[in-house]
Amino acid sequence: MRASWADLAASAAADNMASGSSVRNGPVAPTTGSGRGAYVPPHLRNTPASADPAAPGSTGLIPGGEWSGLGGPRSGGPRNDNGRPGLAGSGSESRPGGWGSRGGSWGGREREVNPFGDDGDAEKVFTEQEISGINFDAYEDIPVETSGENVPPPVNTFTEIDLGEAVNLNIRRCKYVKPTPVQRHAIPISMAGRDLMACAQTGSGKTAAFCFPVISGIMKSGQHVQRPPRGARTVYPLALILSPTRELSMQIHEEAKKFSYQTGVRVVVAYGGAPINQQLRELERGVDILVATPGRLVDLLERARVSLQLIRYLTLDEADRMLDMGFEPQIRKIVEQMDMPRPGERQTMLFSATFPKEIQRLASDFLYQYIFLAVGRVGSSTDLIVQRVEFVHDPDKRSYLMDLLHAQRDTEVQGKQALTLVFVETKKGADSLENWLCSNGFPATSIHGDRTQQERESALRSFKSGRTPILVATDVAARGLDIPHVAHVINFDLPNDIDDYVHRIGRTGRAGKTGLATAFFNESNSSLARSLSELMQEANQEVPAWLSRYASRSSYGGGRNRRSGGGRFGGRDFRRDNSFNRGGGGGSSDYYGGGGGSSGGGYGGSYGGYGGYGSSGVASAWD
Ligand SMILES: Nc1ncnc2c1ncn2[C@@H]1O[C@H](COP(=O)(O)OP(=O)(O)OP(=O)(O)O)[C@@H](O)[C@H]1O
Repeated sequence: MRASWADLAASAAADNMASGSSVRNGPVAPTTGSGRGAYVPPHLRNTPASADPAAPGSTGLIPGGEWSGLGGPRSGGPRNDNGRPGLAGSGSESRPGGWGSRGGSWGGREREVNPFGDDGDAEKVFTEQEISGINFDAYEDIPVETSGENVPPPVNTFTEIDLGEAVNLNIRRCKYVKPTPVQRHAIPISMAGRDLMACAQTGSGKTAAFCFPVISGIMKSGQHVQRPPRGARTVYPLALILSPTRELSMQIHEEAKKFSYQTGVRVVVAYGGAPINQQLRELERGVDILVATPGRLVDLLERARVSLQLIRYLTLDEADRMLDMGFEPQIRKIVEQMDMPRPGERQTMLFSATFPKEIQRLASDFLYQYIFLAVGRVGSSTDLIVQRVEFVHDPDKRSYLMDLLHAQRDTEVQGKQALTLVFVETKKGADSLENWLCSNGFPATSIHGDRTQQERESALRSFKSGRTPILVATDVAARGLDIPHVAHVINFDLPNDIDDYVHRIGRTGRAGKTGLATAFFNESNSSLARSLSELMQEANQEVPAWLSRYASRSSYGGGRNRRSGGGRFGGRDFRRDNSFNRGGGGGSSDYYGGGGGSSGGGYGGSYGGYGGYGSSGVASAWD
C-alpha cells in the first residue's frame, strides 16, 4: 500500500535526522576473506580452479607481451617494469593452472556479491513486453551519423557480438532484450579496437555501450596484472573510466559490477569525499577497471598508489563536461602527464549526450584515428519528455512550485510514488528551498556541493526509495544519474547553458519511458530563450508565443549557437567543419567566452565555474 503524503513527510524527517548521524564509509565492498595468499588477478577470481578463464582463442598473454584485443598501432606496448611490479612470469604462459597451486587464497576466499540479488532469472529469455515500461519503438528509425575511416557496421542483437558467455548472461540478467541504437553502433566500434567519440541522448544506454567492450576485452585477453612486490603498493588497472561526479562514478561502478559479474573482471571505484583508506584497501585487492572522479584519482596517482602504465582502455563519461575548463587541467594531468600509454597505444572512448565543437576539438588530443558517432535522440524525443515552460517571476516561483507538487502528489509510476527532481542554481538556494518545502509538508531532501558526501548519498538513497519523493538539486545531479520513477524534472532556476538543460531534463524520460519537464522562465533567462525555443521546436514541443517573442528578440545565448552546427540531429563531427580545419575555432580563450558561469552547485567544490561555451558554434545530440 502506498504511503500517504503525511506518512512520507514524517519518514522524510526521520530520514533527514538519520542522515546526520549515519556513518557510511564509501562504497559497499564485496565480502572478502582476510587471508593474503598468492596473488590471483582480479578477473581470475571466482573462477573454478580448473576452468580456463581465457576465452577460446585468447592469447592469455601477460602484460609486456603482445597486446591483444586492440586495434591500431601499439608502439611498443607498455613500458617494462622499471623496478615496478613485475609482470611476473615470462613469455606467454597462460595463467590458470598456477593460481590454485600458489595458494589460490584470493580466488578461494573472496566471494563475489551477486549484484542482481536473485540469480534465478539468468537463463530466462525476456520478451520486449516483459521489460515493463521500455518503449522499444522509440528506438527505431533514429538517425545515426558516423564519420571516420572504416567504420565497423552496427549490429542488431547482442548475440551478434562476441562479448563472451559470462557477459551475455549478465545482459540477460539485466533484462536487456536488444541493444539500444548507441549500443548497436558503439559496441562493434569499440570491439574493433577503435577510438570513439560518441554522442547519444540522455538515458539511451551509453553506460553499457562503453562497459561491455571493456569487460569483454579484458576477459578475453587473458591479460592480467600482478600484485606489486612486498612494500610496493601501487596497483595497475587495465581500464580507467572517469566521470565528473562522485554519485555518477558510484553508479557506473554499480552498473559495471553487474555487467562483469562472474567474469572475474574486478571493478573498483574511487571518489572524493569518502575515506581514502577504504578505497585503498579495495584497490589493494586488485583492480582491472578503475572508475574514478578526477580529483581523487590525481590524489591516488600522486601517492603512487595507482599507476596508469598498463591502461588499455580509457573512457570519459560526460566527456564534454570532463573537458570543459573546470576539469580539463586535471584530465590533461591524468591522461598526458602521468604514465598512461599514449593515444594509439591505448583505446580511448568519449561519451556524452552533448558535445560542443570546441570541446570536440580539445578531445581530439586524446584520440587516435577515431570514429565519431552521433545517435539522434531517444530519451528526450518528442513524445518521451514533454517540455513545458512557464513565465514565472522570481517571487512567485515557490507558489507555482507548490501547485505543481500538489498536482503530482498522488501520481504513481508503475505502482511506485512518482519522484520529482527540482533544479536550482545555487547551493544556498537548494538548502532554502528544501527547508521551505519540508516546513510546508512536502517531503524533500537536497543534494549539492556543500553537503557532506554522507549527506549526499543519504539524500539520493532517500529520494530513490521514495521516502522523500522530492529532491532539490544543483547541477551536481544534472548528469548521468539514472533514477527510476523520476516523473517530473522542474527547472525552478533555468541553467545558463542549454546543454545543462538537456542533461537536467534527461533525468526523466529514460530508456524509452515518458517524462515531464517544467521550466520557470523570466527576464533573467532571456539569453537562453532562443536556444530553448529551438530545442523545443526540434522536439516537437509546444513553444509558448511569449517565449518565441523573447527568442526573436535575443541573439543566441545559453552558451551556443545551435544552428551553426548545421546538422538537425546528433553532434556533428567537428572534423567536417572547415572553419575548424582551418583552425578557425580560435584560441582557448574563445571557448568559454560568454555564457556566464553557473557559480552555484558545483561538483563537490572541485572546480570553478562551469560557464557556457561562449557564443562560438557548438553542436550536440540535440542539434
Ligand atoms: N539494451 C537495453 N535495454 C533495456 N534497457 C537498457 C538497455 N541499455 C540500457 N538500459 C537502461 O537504460 C537506462 C539508461 O541507461 P544509461 O544510464 O546508461 O543512459 P545514458 O545514455 O548513460 O544516460 P545519460 O546521458 O543521462 O548519462 C538504464 O536504466 C539502463 O539500465
